[in-house]
Amino acid sequence: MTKATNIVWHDSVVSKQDRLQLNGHQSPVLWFTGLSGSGKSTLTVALEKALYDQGIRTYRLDGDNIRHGLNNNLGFSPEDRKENIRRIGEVAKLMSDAGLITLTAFISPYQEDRDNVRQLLADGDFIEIYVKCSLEGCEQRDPKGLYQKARAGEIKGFTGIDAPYEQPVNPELTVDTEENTVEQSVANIIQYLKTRNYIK
Ligand SMILES: Nc1ncnc2c1ncn2[C@@H]1O[C@H](COP(=O)(O)OS(=O)(=O)O)[C@@H](OP(=O)(O)O)[C@H]1O
Ligand SMILES: Nc1ncnc2c1ncn2[C@@H]1O[C@H](COP(=O)(O)OP(=O)(O)O)[C@@H](O)[C@H]1O
Repeated sequence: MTKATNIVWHDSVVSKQDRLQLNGHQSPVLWFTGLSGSGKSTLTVALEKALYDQGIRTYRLDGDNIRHGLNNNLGFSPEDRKENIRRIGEVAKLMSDAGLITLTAFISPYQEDRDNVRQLLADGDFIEIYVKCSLEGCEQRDPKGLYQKARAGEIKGFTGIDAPYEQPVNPELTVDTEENTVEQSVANIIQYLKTRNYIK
């Protein structure tokens, strides 16, 4: 990919701080990572509704959805997953700069790729949330029947089966979806955001 040249950066008059002041809350990126079926989409949908009900401005980015549009030219090779996360990191940065609490639900299996997104954002604006669920638990759930297909060899390079997942080394939060209900996980995350003054 060639780097763009002869481009300059144009500052706006309205700053990120102005937008945060207007919204009355911070705009961290809540980066949910975990196996397929661990609960990323379920938790981010529930959390977004709970935050909305508190008058907080959010946006949710989901692997399944984004791969129908922005990233519809990417597959699941290590290189394509890296590019998928790189692009979403840049989009999440724009949304955070816009003053939105941005919830991302991507397997994002490689620690290096998640760390690269962390480096893109201001200190404290990247909150890595490990959605923990055993492979057995995910396979029992198998909400889209993909584990069954992967086990049957119909899908190659499926995360957890014949493609790696690197558990987060030092996530800000871990939510175990085999031990906690959706409501408990959402409450824990909101409590985290309140105690660190991301939200009131
Ligand atoms: N080979 C393979 N491996 C893993 N997942 C696969 C694969 N093929 C399709 N799917 C479906 O794609 C969803 C994961 O997309 P992501 O963008 O989150 O993956 S990644 O972050 O680029 O690894 C994932 O959705 P979730 O179940 O919501 O995680 C799967 O349903
Ligand atoms: N405590 C829990 N937290 C989140 N999801 C749960 C929980 N218990 C069961 N589930 C189920 O697990 C599945 C998770 O699927 P999904 O949210 O699509 O995961 P992912 O986005 O990580 O692939 C859903 O069918 C959900 O109803």
